[in-house]
Amino acid sequence: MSIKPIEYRDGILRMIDQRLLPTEETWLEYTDYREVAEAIRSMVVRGAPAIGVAAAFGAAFGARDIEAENFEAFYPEFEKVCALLAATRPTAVNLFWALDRMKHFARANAAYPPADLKTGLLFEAMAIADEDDRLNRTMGRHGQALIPEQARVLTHCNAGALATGGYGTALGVIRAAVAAGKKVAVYADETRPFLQGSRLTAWELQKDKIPVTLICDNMAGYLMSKGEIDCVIVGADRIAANGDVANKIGTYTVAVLAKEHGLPFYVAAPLSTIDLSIPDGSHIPIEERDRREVTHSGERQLAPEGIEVRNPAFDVTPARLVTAIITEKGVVQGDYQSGLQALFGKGR
Ligand SMILES: CSC[C@H]1O[C@H](OP(=O)(O)O)[C@H](O)[C@@H]1O
Repeated sequence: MSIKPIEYRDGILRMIDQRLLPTEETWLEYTDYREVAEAIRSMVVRGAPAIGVAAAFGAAFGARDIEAENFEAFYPEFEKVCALLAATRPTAVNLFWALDRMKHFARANAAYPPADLKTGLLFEAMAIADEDDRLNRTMGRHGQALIPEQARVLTHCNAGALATGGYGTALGVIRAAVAAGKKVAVYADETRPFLQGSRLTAWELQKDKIPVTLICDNMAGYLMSKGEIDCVIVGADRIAANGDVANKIGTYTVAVLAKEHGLPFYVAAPLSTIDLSIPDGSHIPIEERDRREVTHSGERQLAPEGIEVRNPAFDVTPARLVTAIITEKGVVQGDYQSGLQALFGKGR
């Protein structure tokens, strides 16, 4: 199945409203960069690679609307467009990677008239979207080699088609393992408070007819203790140079449980999620989201008025708890510092 959550055609960006899944499949249309920014901020579109793709198209839309006779007049305005998109969510480095790539493209083609540059920026956004899908399929092939012939795989949050250009990172590895003929059953953490697992992962895998069992986040340890899980695979929002991994809140808890039970804990992420500019996970900004995500389920209030709330949307799993990092350039294990660095030497 691998649904494409983002589609561009004839000047219009269409994104499925992931806030309404699984009960409503509603597609929203965008033509303005400020609207795309709000879609990222409000999680109409979410998932590190998908956020990068959306931001790239947002930047292209913003560029289209800049009135400038030359590059000197164009580029400062384009930087403002990218800054507004960059301010939407702080943790997923793919957002900044995509915007940096769009700004690099503009500078590298400064000699072209603004009208031609704007067209080129749109094509660059389309290239980022197409590459993401291809990279994830390659990543899936690398990662599936780690999955046993028969495997009960726990995953957290949604690192699937909905979080990417259409195939998935963690779920891309699972799709590739199934395609390789392996017997894979997935246990999906519901992933409170935004419920990406119950609303998105369960929906995706059910559509793909991949066996999936939904569990509450607090059930993972029990199932591991009963020997019902063989391995864990998750996505990532930012990986530091030493292999520390920022991912959806609750991932660190699952990693500790996996270690306790001697289970492999795999992370699947493209090179655009690896941030070699930061030495370790302590430098990764962690987004704190609206308290209402915790105190309410839709309109239903789940907690007393005025209660104190914390809502960090991500946590950091230290590299020592990560068995392997799966990328489109191969699998890194053990010495992440040099292993991750070496990936970039292989070119994109
Ligand atoms: C393939 S990256 C998916 C990654 O993004 C999710 O965060 P959010 O839903 O808040 O954008 C989560 O951390 C997933 O692992």
